[in-house]
Amino acid sequence: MAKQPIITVKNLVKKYGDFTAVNDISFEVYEGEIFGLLGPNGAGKTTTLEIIETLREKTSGEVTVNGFSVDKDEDGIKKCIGVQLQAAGYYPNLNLSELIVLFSGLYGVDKTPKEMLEKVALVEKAKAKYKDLSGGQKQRFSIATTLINDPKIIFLDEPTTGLDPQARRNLWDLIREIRDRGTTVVITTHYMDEAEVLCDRVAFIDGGHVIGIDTPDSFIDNLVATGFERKKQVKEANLEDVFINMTGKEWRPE
Ligand SMILES: Nc1ncnc2c1ncn2[C@@H]1O[C@H](COP(=O)(O)OP(=O)(O)OP(=O)(O)O)[C@@H](O)[C@H]1O
Repeated sequence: MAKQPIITVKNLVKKYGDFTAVNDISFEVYEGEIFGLLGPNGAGKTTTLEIIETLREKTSGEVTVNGFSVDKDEDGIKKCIGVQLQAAGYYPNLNLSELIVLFSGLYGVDKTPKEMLEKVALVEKAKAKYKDLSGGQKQRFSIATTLINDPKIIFLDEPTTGLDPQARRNLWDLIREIRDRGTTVVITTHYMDEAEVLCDRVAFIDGGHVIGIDTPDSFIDNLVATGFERKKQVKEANLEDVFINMTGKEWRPE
């Protein structure tokens, strides 16, 4: 079956004063995939993401999300996407259950804390405050909040930054489960290992330009076909494998 674009970005430009942060970017995200925006710090990933989420004004270009244009139907877009809040949005005196009730009310949906916390394996933390969670738990809770309005697309901006290897792998599994249940996932990262195992397709962004879009496998195969070889013989395992092997890959009660 032909892949259906659910997000279309065409000739997107964003200027901050004289500085062009996003310089004529075009790409499509297909329904049901995990799409990665990859690039170094300052490449323009967050700016691009926030324009698609209708959180930032673009300078020019066209952006369509689930058939809605960012110029004409911000509300239509807001209803079908899930966005992570900044940590400051999690009122410090409320526990996770109370936060889910609050967000459900804001979205006008009827979700129980149990059903949302179950999706991210945090039921046992229902009475905990956000600030008392570990880094991995904070990310999982934040992902739960993106799912409250049953969005068609969720946006995750560097979701695994600062997490330990178990928590990262655990979050990758969670993101794949969300994709497998039919939600499109757009993620930014500068971890190439993460993009390689997690993303169905990736776009490399550098200096405000898209410099390539493909599946991780195709990118690697095409590079190898040019005769590229890694300088050093790669070992069969790396230090992270050693660590995971010694400590186990189950999540810890964090
Ligand atoms: N509000 C702003 N005003 C001026 N310049 C900005 C603003 N927001 C971002 N920039 C600049 O635009 C460029 C792109 O920033 P952006 O945050 O989109 O990059 P990024 O790829 O997400 O980087 P990172 O990985 O560090 O988050 C950077 O040079 C940044 O300094």
